[in-house]
Amino acid sequence: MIDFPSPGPSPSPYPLGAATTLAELAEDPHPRLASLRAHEPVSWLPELDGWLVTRRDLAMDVMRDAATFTVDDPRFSTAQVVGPSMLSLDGAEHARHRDAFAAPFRPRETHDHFASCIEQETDRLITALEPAGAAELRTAFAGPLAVAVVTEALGLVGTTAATVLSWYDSIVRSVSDITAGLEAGPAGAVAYAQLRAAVEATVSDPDAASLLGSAAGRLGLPEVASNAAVLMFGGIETTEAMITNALLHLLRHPGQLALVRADAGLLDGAIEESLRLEPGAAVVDRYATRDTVLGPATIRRGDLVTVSLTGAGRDPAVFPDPDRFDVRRANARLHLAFAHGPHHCLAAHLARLETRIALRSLLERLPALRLDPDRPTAPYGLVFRKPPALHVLWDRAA
Ligand code: HEM
Repeated sequence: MIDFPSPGPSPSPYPLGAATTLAELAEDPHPRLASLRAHEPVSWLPELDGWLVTRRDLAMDVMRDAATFTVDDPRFSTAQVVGPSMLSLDGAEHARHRDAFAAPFRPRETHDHFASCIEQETDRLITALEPAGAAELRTAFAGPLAVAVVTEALGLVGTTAATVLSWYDSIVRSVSDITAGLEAGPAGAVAYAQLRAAVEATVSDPDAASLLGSAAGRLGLPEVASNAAVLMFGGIETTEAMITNALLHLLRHPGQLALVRADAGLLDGAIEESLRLEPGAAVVDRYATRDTVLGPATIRRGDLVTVSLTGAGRDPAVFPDPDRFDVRRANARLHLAFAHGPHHCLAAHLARLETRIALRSLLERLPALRLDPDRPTAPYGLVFRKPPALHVLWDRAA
C-alpha cells in the first residue's frame, strides 16, 4: 500500500500578508507596504483578520463606494461609545448628519472663524516656550493647540480646553479598549454623558453662537452630541500628529527647510508632502456589504477591509521617487491623508490652516529651530502615526 503524505494546510495565497505583523506596521511600515503594494495590493493579513489595501487606485475605489464598503457596522468601535454619527453612517443618513455641520468648515468660513484664534493660541504657546531654548513640541505645542482649536470649534458654553481634553482621553481609552477586544471601563461613558450635557446646555442657550446650535435645527439632540464627540475625536490626535510630523519632516531635511525659509509659498507644499509620507491617520476601516471583487482579490460579505492611507501616499505609479520628501512635488496634494469619497475629512481646511499657522509661527519666532541631536525620534503607530516626542532646540535671544 502506498502511504500518501498528509496534505497539511494549503499555503496562503497571500504569503506577504501572512508574514506581515501589526508590530512592524506600527514601527516602520514603509518597506512592507511597498512590497505588499507591488505583489499583493489587496492582501489578507491574518493578524488584522482583514484585508489591507495599499495601492492608491484601489484605496480610492473602496472609499468612494460606500454601498459596498461601509462604515456602518456593529464592529465599528467609536459608534459603540458615542452612538451613531456621520463617521459611522452611510447613505442618506450620513448625508443628513454631515450636512448639518458642513457650512462652518468650508474654506472661507474656516478662515474667517478660526485664523485669528489659531494665531493667538500659537503666539501664547510660543511665548511661554521661547525663553527656554528647548522644548518637546508634541506635548508642549501641537497637542495643546489642537485641543484649543477643537474647543473653539465646538463652542461649548462654560467648557475649558482642559475639560475637553479630559473627556477626549476617557472616550479614546474606551474606544481603544473595545478595539482591543476588552470591556470598556465606565470613564468613557461618564465623559460622554458630561459632553452630552454640555451640548444640551449650549444648544438651549440663546446667547451661544456655536455650530452645535445650527446643527440642532436639523438633528435631534442625541445626534448633535454624537457628532460633537466625533468632531472632538477627529480633531485632536490627528491634528497633533499632522503638525508634529510636518515639523519633523522639515527639521530632518535642512535643504528643504532652507527652500521654505527662502520662499514661504512652499510651506503648503511641505505640509502636503508630510501628509503624503506620514498621514496622521494611517488607515481607515470599511466592512464589505456583499461578496465582491477588488483588484486581484475576492472579498466576502462582512470582511473587514482596511485601507492604508500611508500605502496609497507612496504609490510610485502616482508619486515618482515616493520616499523622497520634496516640498516642490507638484502633485503631493493627491495624497489620501484626509480620506476620499463621502467621508472625506470634514475639517481638512481647518487642519491645514492650523498647521500652516503653527509652522509659520514656529519658524519665524524660534531662531535656528533644529532637532535635538541627542534625542532622535521617528513616527510610530498603527492607526495614529506620529513621533512619541519631538525634542527641539533654538537659539535664545541674547
Ligand atoms: C480640527 C481638526 C479635525 C476635525 C474637527 C476633523 C473632523 C472630522 C470628521 C467630523 C470626520 C468625519 C467625516 C465623515 O464621516 O463624513 C473626519 C474624517 C476624517 N478625518 Fe478629520 N478632522 C480633523 C483633522 C484631521 C486630520 C489632521 C487628519 C489627518 C491628517 C484627519 C483625517 C481624517 C480621515 C482620514 C477621515 C476619514 C475617516 C473615515 O473615512 O473613516 N482629520 N474628520
